[in-house]
Amino acid sequence: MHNGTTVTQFIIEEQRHIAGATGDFTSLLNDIVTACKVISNMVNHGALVGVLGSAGSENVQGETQKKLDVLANDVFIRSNEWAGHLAAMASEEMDEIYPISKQYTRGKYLLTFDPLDGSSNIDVNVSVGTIFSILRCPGGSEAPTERDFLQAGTQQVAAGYALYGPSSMMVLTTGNGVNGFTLDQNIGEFILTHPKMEIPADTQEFAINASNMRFWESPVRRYVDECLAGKEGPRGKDFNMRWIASMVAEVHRILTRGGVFMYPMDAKMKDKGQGGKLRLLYEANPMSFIVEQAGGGSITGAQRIMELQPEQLHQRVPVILGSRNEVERIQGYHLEGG
Ligand SMILES: O=P(O)(O)OC[C@H]1O[C@](O)(COP(=O)(O)O)[C@@H](O)[C@@H]1O
Ligand SMILES: [Mg+2]
Ligand SMILES: [Mg+2]
Repeated sequence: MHNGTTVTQFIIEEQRHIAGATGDFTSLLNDIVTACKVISNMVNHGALVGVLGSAGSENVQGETQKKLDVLANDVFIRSNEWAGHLAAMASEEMDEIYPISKQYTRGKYLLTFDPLDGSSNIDVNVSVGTIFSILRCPGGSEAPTERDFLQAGTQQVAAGYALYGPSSMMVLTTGNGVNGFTLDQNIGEFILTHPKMEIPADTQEFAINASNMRFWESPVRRYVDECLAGKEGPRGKDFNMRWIASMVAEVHRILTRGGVFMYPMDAKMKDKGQGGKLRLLYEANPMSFIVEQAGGGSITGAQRIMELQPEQLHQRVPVILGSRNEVERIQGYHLEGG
């Protein structure tokens, strides 16, 4: 592919090699790309267009919604509901699934998304993003149900994220490797700048919210202690630490230079009967698909995330992902019991 390839041209070229491809998928991705461009523009203008601050409402997870959570959700709905490729959508910011209204044609795909990831960073101008995943609608498009969305990560047709940082980027997989595109604000197109992204198998950088340390389970505690022990410790090398509190930005750093990101299960969540912090359908599964396609690993602790059978729409799971050898080490600690 020559430089200057737009994300749409890239997908069209990819689809050319798929027997029976109808163009539906390409057009759906195009609508998602448009939604991310609109959100990128809103994020970039921030206070200038009054999109900072709280929306004064709560989502199904009991989190206070930011104005941009709600606005980005609306942009995704409006951009994707009319073109006839979707049967229904599901989002972090909507309690129930959103079946495409009968005034439009319903299509064969399902779209799950986190319209604004890293919400706690919006008002402090730190990178945020959007995460999405595309599935086929098993029950047909006539009467989509929540059950149609409860598919293992291995069933994803495509997954991606947009990162609204110093530059806006889109990173995408359709199961054929991972490619990154940068938004050229002048022409309003995402251009291929990071072809065939791959995660180094080894790393000396980990990311975890250390303020939860006293609640961690022993395998994670052991792993972080060994990293912090550095050269003098059992790992025989020094580790660096990062925590941006935007999953999209952490995963992008890992795709770019390696690393391991952890939002593990802990005692505090267990006491609350919570399965983790991050959501399986629109955070953990799409990011796991991307990370695995880039040669990395993604686990809950002992289990591969992509093989989990979802039970609820907003189900939360522990997430440990990144450089393969590091993730395998942490999985080993969990299988040993810490
Ligand atoms: O506030 P904490 O505990 O550091 O958690 C940060 C994590 O929560 C999230 O912000 C959750 O996502 P949302 O912002 O979409 O709710 C992740 O992006 C991030 O990794
Ligand atoms: Mg999120
Ligand atoms: Mg969010």
